[in-house]
Amino acid sequence: MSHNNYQDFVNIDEFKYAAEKKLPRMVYDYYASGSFDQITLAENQNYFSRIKLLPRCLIDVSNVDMRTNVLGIDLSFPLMIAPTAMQKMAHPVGETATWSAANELGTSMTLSSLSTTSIEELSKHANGNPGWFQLYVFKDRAITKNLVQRAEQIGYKAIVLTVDTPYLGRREADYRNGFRLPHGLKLQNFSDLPLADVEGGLNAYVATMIDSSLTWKDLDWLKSITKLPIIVKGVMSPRDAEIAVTHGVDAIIVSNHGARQLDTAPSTIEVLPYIVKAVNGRCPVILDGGVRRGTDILKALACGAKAVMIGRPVLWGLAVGGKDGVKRVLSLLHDELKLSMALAGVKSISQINKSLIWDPSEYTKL
Ligand SMILES: Cc1cc2nc3c(=O)[nH]c(=O)nc-3n(C[C@H](O)[C@H](O)[C@H](O)COP(=O)(O)O)c2cc1C
Ligand SMILES: CCCCC(=O)C(=O)O
Repeated sequence: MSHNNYQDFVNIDEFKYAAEKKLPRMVYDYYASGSFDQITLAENQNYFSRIKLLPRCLIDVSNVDMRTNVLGIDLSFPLMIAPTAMQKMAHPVGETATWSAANELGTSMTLSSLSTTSIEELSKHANGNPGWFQLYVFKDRAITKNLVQRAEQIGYKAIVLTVDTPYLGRREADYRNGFRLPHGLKLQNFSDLPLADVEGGLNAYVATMIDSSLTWKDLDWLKSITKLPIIVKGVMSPRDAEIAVTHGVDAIIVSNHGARQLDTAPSTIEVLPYIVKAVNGRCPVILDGGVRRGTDILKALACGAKAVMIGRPVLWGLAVGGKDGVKRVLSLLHDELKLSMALAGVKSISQINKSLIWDPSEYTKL
């Protein structure tokens, strides 16, 4: 067996470069791209780097406890795996490898509706503890209902309703490459239905199958067909956060879909504090988009997030080393967060708050 040097990688970027070398161009571009000019894609990371962390000193940080809990799920540290479609393009084991890595690191994943491993197969692999299920609402409500009820019956713990995809954002590389699901792979939740193939590309698929007429009323419909907690994913406006809470959602994921939908939307970390303020403790707020460092996780928590999710870094880990690659990605972020908390002077998640973020206006009157 050839030597896999990814165990020596020291950061997430190295995984990205290695994945780019290894994956077919069409697959890498699909995973990596943002929409249009990719302004938001850059901003998701850049805004994190503009936020400054203010360390406190002479605090006993010989023990740092990163454990937390989100909607009843225990996490060894406040990071979860975001739903990403079609993981078998990255590695033949796909979604089950991702689940195993998450499980071994004490965290949890959300399975995409558009997965290359079925709801049932993942749950079987996960001994009935598969995590959360991400829902796209199909125009055909019988199909949608079927997905939700299968997920509920077989042990998923929440429905993550994605609300930012009435149509697919335009990712230009996918047009150039004629992106499609490679031969031999299927969207396994739809087994033999025509729905299982993405022959004509993803944009056409979404335009034909996904319900672009979805409104808040449909959230009430979703609540009527399942007892599972409902998490809305893709909220960016504080106004929408307010509406979501009014509709009784169990959590909100602040997300711009990894900058793959509306380009020039703000970064997620920029809007997070305003959403946290609007929600005012009425439900947990999770953030995803551009998290690549332990310090990013610390900043998101300092701005009021309960946890963060990562999308692409997991795909890079999967591409480079399957389950072990994903484990290495997760443990890098785990160790970075632990060190960053210690250096900032916090020893538990509950001690993280906005005083960690440098804001000179707080000190001008001192
Ligand atoms: C290749 C890819 C596929 C994705 N597929 C889905 C999906 O099926 N459902 C969904 O709700 N979000 C999907 N997302 C969005 C992610 O859940 C998440 O919001 C985003 O990747 C977070 O940003 P990050 O990649 O910078 O960590 C996808 C993102 C990527 C990059
Ligand atoms: C219906 C969307 C397909 C997967 C996805 O979410 C993405 O490519 O960003």
